[in-house]
Amino acid sequence: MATDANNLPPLALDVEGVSHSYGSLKALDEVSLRVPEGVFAALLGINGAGKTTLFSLITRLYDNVTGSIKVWGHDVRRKPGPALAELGVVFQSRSLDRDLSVWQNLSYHAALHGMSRSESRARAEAVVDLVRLGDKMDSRVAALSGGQARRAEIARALMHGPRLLLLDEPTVGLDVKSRLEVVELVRDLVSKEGVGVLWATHLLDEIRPADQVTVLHKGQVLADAPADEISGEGTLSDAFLALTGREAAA
Ligand SMILES: Nc1ncnc2c1ncn2[C@@H]1O[C@H](COP(=O)(O)OP(=O)(O)OP(=O)(O)O)[C@@H](O)[C@H]1O
Repeated sequence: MATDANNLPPLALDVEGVSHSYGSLKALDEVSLRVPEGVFAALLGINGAGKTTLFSLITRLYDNVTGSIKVWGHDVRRKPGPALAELGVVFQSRSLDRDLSVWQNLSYHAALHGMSRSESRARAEAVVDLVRLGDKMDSRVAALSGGQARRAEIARALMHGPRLLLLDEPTVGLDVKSRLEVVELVRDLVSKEGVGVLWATHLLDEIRPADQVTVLHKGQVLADAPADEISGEGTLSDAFLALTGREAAA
């Protein structure tokens, strides 16, 4: 892993003091978080915490008017092109075209990123192997299982070679086996490919003790530390309930 002059790994994502309101509702309040290179970071929050809003700001669906968001050093407002080129996203709702094959979905995405057809075919073959769908390239998405379709979405997000991957509750709706497969797959990408991952979830069993965890609740960061530090002597579940319960009662 590369390091900077201060011996710190470079940041795949650097969010500083970002707020966002929908009318009078403050969905994010001065949120800051960092995802270093090659780190699996969890954004943990119950429904309505603000996870999707934060993703919408990072991906430029919404404009962040306060604070700053940098992807591999590129400010998403001032340098959206280079920032978005480094960013792969798996949204909460399914977004592959079910009537098209895996290859057609991947090549469409590659064309949007300016990749040539030969370049995209070679890359597609590499990424379907990474997500263990090597034999499904020409299958229609409608013919895939839920877990396979999710892995195909991850393949699409990887097509243009991003070094930061955002996944918004990617295992929702999957059975236990498929959930575990998707989690393992993304962890492999972190360790083997060195991508930084921000994984939004409300499922505590997807988080490991060494993972960096940002607890988001009602738009505020209540904790930002490795999971085992947040857990202390107890479980992550107890710590999470204590944090969010106190905030909810305040
Ligand atoms: N387009 C919108 N207009 C108005 N309010 C919104 C909009 N989108 C989200 N909200 C509100 O902003 C807050 C944060 O929502 P957000 O979807 O970001 O949370 P979340 O953590 O992703 O929740 P979930 O897990 O349910 O998707 C919630 O109170 C939600 O009702």
